[in-house]
Amino acid sequence: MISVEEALARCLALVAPLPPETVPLAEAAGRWMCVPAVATRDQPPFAASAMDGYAVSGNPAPDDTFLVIGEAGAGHAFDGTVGPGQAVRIFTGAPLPRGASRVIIQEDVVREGDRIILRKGLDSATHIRPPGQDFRAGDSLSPRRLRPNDLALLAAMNIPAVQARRKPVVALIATGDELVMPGETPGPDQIIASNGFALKALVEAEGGEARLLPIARDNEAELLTVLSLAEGADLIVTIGGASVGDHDLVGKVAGLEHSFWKLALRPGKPLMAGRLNGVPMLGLPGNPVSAIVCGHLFLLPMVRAMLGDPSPAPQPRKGRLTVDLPANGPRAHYMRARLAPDDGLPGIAPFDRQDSALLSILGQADALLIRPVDAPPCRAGDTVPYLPL
Ligand SMILES: Nc1nc2c(c(=O)[nH]1)N[C@H]1C(S)=C(S)[C@@H](COP(=O)(O)OP(=O)(O)OC[C@H]3O[C@@H](n4cnc5c(N)ncnc54)[C@H](O)[C@@H]3O)O[C@H]1N2
Ligand code: MOO
Repeated sequence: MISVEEALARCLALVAPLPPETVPLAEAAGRWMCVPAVATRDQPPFAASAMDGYAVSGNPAPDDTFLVIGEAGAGHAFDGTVGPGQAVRIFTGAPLPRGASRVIIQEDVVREGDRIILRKGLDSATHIRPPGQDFRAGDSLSPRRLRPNDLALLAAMNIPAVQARRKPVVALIATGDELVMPGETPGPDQIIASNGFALKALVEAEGGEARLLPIARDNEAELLTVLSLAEGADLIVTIGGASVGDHDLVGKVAGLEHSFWKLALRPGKPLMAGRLNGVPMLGLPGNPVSAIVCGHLFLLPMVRAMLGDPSPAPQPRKGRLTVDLPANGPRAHYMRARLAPDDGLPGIAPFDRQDSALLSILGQADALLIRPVDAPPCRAGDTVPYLPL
């Protein structure tokens, strides 16, 4: 059996960044911008007032008096020059009038008709934002997954649309005679298909587009029919039917070229990956926790790689074990665990029950505690790697 690291490398070798498309800014949140965005203007484009007050020239002192000769507002420059003894009423964001060297905030001024007198103790700040203080024409924003804050910066740069990787379309196919959809009435030997819902949400939260296809029954004809509905997908993901049972048909389906089948992982041993008629394919195990853990470990990195993420692999963090653990066996164990915040490293403890059918435990978990292959026993207080969930 290959290692988790080898399996991930082979999964990533099946996919490549998708071509870019033009995305309007209003639809670009969460998209992967793949070409640097370059500002075409300075921000602010002119020296601007940072406060509401009076623009004056020189270096005024308390009790100085000025004649107010006009007004400057945001979007409305004062068309003149401020000379000695003169002031222009000015508001936040307005262009600084020619000749002005400072803005006196209105709290530091007594206004009497068209005159102002400066109060004692006035502050010494200029309250002027110089041109290009935020960014200059030619400054660029590097490729990244766009967060809301990035969108405001791009808008300020006067960039109405970005080049972003097309969203990968992921077809999700649950397999099994025992499955019905939530809300349906299961027969006495049936259960509800659950895994696809978590996987769909994971893919979408990562920026992909997930299509939950109809459940494929355990016969080759029906599996092929449902697989044909995945046409146009960038990645086909099957759930279940990956193991060695007589009804586990996914690995034998016509057109599948295996990259690997089985890896030294718990949960998730029967995971397979390859190409189905040329399309990247991931065959997840059916046990709910196995399917979802493999979703985190392999499906999401593949989605990220198609979106152009240069570091698509999961990034383990460090926690402080709060219980003793026995030695691990020949499969890397990704244990469902709970984190406890601390001043330093968070505390981490695995749940006692680690059966890969237990969605109720997965629901309480906020981390996967990573126990490497053949890891020796560890003690409470040891530093251990984990992945947040
Ligand atoms: N003799 C062996 N038996 C098994 C082995 C093995 O090595 N030798 N591996 C076990 C491991 S590990 C896993 S994991 C499972 C995976 O098997 P499959 O991928 O073939 O999954 P199924 O048999 O189809 O289903 C397993 C389990 O999960 C339920 N299931 C399936 N799909 C869904 C779904 N969409 N939503 C909710 N639950 C689902 C299914 O009803 C079964 O209970 O094989 C072990 N066996
Ligand atoms: O290792 Mo299987 O993946 O759940 O139990």
